Amino acid sequence: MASCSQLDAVKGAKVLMVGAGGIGCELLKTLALSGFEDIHVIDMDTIEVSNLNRQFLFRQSHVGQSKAKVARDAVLKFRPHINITPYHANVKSPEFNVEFFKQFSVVLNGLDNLDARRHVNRLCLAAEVPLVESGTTGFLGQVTVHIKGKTECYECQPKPTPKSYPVCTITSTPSKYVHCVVWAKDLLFAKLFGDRNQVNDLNVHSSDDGDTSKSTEDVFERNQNEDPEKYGRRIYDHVFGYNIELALANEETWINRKKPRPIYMKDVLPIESFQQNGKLDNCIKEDVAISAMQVVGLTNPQDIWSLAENTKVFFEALRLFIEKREKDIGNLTFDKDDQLAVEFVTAAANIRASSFGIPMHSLFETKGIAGNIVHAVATTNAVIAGLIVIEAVKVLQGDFCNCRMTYCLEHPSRKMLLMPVEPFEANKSCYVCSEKPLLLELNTQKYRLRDFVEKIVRNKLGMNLPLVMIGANLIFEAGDDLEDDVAANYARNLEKVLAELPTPVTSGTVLTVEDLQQELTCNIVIKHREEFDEEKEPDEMVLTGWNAPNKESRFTSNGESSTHSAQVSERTETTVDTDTGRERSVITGTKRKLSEIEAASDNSEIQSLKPNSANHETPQQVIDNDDDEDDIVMLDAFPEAGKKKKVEVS
Ligand SMILES: Nc1ncnc2c1ncn2[C@@H]1O[C@H](COP(=O)(O)OP(=O)(O)OP(=O)(O)O)[C@@H](O)[C@H]1O
Ligand SMILES: [Zn+2]
Repeated sequence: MASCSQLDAVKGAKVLMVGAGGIGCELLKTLALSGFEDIHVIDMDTIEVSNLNRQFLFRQSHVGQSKAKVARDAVLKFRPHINITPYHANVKSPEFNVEFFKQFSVVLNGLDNLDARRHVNRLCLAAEVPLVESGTTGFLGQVTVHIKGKTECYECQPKPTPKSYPVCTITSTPSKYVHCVVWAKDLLFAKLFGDRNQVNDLNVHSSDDGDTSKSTEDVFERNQNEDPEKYGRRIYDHVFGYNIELALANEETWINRKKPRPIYMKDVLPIESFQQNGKLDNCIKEDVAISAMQVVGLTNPQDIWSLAENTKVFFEALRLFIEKREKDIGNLTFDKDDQLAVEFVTAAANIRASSFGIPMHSLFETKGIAGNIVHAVATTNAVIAGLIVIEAVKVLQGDFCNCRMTYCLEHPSRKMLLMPVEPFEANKSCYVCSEKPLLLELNTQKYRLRDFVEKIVRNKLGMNLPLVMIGANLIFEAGDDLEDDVAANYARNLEKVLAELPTPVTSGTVLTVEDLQQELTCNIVIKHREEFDEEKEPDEMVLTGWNAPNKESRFTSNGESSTHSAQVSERTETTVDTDTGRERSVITGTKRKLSEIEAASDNSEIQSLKPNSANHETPQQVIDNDDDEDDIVMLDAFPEAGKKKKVEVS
């Protein structure tokens, strides 16, 4: 039962919800039923069929409509007297500036990506509005509270880089199914259907490989009018047969490893049986999604196909791309919602797995691995939405010392499913909420301003509308409304290396980058360096100065995840699931008794979340007592993923 002061705080509040997806639908409903009367909702998406199983405010008839608007209408049906203002827009749009954020008492995030979260964090800091951040991944989830001057900001903890594998593991010595999926998706699929100009490590030659790179490249080119069947055989035999034989020739590689087996199509599907494989035109109706599985008569995506079935699917998928989607070839990147792409990748990954003696997997499982999908659990979203509202009410009452970051664990640990933890203090070297400068080592004679703006300012620092200054000289500014001569001047600067800019950058120069929308300014001290380690520093630059906070800090662990994308802090240990290759992290916070937390949270709603008070384990102990991988947070990749040289899971 809510107290009068809680009800007053709720009634008088104006809240902004960002994201009306899995968490957002639950959150809007819970806010409305908890007495909130002025709610603004931003979501840039329209409703898809795949949302309907858990985003319960939406129905089949809403598919294609704005999530924010439909969510509003659905909630007004049972709370007609409240105000809900929907925005079908990207939260990064300039209209949502600091002034816009300032009108709210609290901001509640139900987002699914790092980029938007970082942006909202910065606007909340600039507008001095508390932020309640959330995320779920399957059964796991958490809610964290970020209040300027009181707790850490969302970006005080470094976010993990995506999992990457050594190129040679993917190209030559896979030992897990995920390696085969990465090979099929990032190398073979990309080579056959993606941008031809992209660097691709598909062909790794053994030392005695007499093939010239020219002739190797030609293998993947389809000759003019070449029969798709002949082309398919050629590709199949090259990548699963010939390339494996080449790899076997390098005997040293296999001294301590199981040797792979070359697979040629004729051994799996004799030509006669292959030709009886059904005629494409008889099997595909124009109005049905193009599917190779369908052509070969496979119906259950959860079945594990035999080598022969995978071979048929591989071949049919390739043929369908050529015959039905020729215009896409050369522009495709893997998309987990592209059925034919998933079928091709599943078949190719399985054939490679079979060659290397690795257990094969179903299409359903492969789709999950390739698309880094963790299936959403509606109940987790509902629990997390409830916790967001609990924290929001505390924030609105000014009851900051009782705010908690709460982790939803996969299985109850000693009867505790939810683990409340005190928020951390701000990281004194966070470039977002402190003024600490960053240090950037690069070759000023080689590094272009364009790379600095794109790779460092936008990608690494997450700025949306940046400007770059050297002292008082403006050398670049983003925006559509620039005068022609100014825009031309910036365009010229972008192509110059840093040392040749009108104000040359040398060792010791301080570059100031600023985002006017986010009201974030950051100083970057440049250190000129000639050499970089190709393996360890493939980006040819090192950005430092943003240190993780001291582990002895008063506060304990933090993890961050999203619906479908989780990240962890420095206080979590990251491991990789041996089957799926997805990263997981285990919370390993500074030890602190739960009783301490309990004492601090007397008379607060957190009482209902408290573990059995007889237990005085630290969060660390609670986790250690679990006998398997229960308490994990799964990680997803980030937009930066594709930019690295190493092959990565994304
Ligand atoms: N920059 C952004 N601006 C506005 N809304 C955003 C932004 N980024 C993400 N969102 C919204 O956040 C919501 C996140 O919800 P959720 O994680 O359930 O994803 P989904 O897209 O609905 O589901 P799925 O990813 O499983 O298809 C989405 O509705 C998405 O449109
Ligand atoms: Zn910070």
